[in-house]
Amino acid sequence: MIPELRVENLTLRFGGLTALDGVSFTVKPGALHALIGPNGAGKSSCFNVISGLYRASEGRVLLGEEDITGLRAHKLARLRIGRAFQNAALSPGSTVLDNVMLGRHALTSGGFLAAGLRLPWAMRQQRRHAERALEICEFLGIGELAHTPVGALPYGATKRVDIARALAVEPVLLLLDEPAAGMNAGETADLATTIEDVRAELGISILLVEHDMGLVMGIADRVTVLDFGRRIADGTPAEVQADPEVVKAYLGTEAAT
Ligand SMILES: Nc1ncnc2c1ncn2[C@@H]1O[C@H](COP(=O)(O)OP(=O)(O)OP(=O)(O)O)[C@@H](O)[C@H]1O
Repeated sequence: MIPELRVENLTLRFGGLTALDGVSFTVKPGALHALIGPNGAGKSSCFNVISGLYRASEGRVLLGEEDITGLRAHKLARLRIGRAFQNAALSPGSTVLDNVMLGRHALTSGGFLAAGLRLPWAMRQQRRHAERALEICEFLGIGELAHTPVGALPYGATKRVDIARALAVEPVLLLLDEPAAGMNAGETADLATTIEDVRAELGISILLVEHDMGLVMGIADRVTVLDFGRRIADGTPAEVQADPEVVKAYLGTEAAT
């Protein structure tokens, strides 16, 4: 069963600056939920609190009944939360497949030491994981690149490797932080289709943090909008787009840039 993600009253302060100010929203099971907002709105801060990188000053994050506030990466992976970061920390000298396999650590019993010792059961398990990792790569359209070093890939493909690595934990919840950042219009459109495919195929919940309103409006079921660390709107894409405060927040930044 896919649990819901509840973000309750999150506040995050950096010294005198309040990056998040009592933010709450719920990602329903199986929903494609977008968190958007202009530059500096607090999207990445919120992503980083949910994914355990930042410690919230107040508030909590629940996955189903489980309090996951501040949990470290390996615990989140065991709870089947997959995360893809804005600046993917991939290992450039390793192949695509090896990078995706790293995402499967959480699912490996006995660890990679046993595999290193070439114990038969560990070798079998390793083979099964590699097969699944390759399937995930194929699903994301990077199957043919599986044995290519990540450092040799074009930018758009590295983003896909990071998403593949997040999917390697067999997540119930996938967290994507600005996956389209730095992409051109064609790559962004392809990525939108891929995200929709992931949701349709796996039936998991996806929290998509994104600056680009255009990208999320076509694919999200629900949208939460932040501005200056506060939640200013939460609703369907149509509701949010028609919200005067949202229009003002976006136009305000565009006028300022
Ligand atoms: N590690 C940090 N230390 C101090 N201030 C920070 C830190 N991270 C973010 N901030 C500040 O918190 C506020 C929210 O930033 P955040 O990066 O979360 O916004 P964002 O909505 O993700 O913006 P963008 O679309 O530009 O990535 C900003 O004023 C930012 O300068």
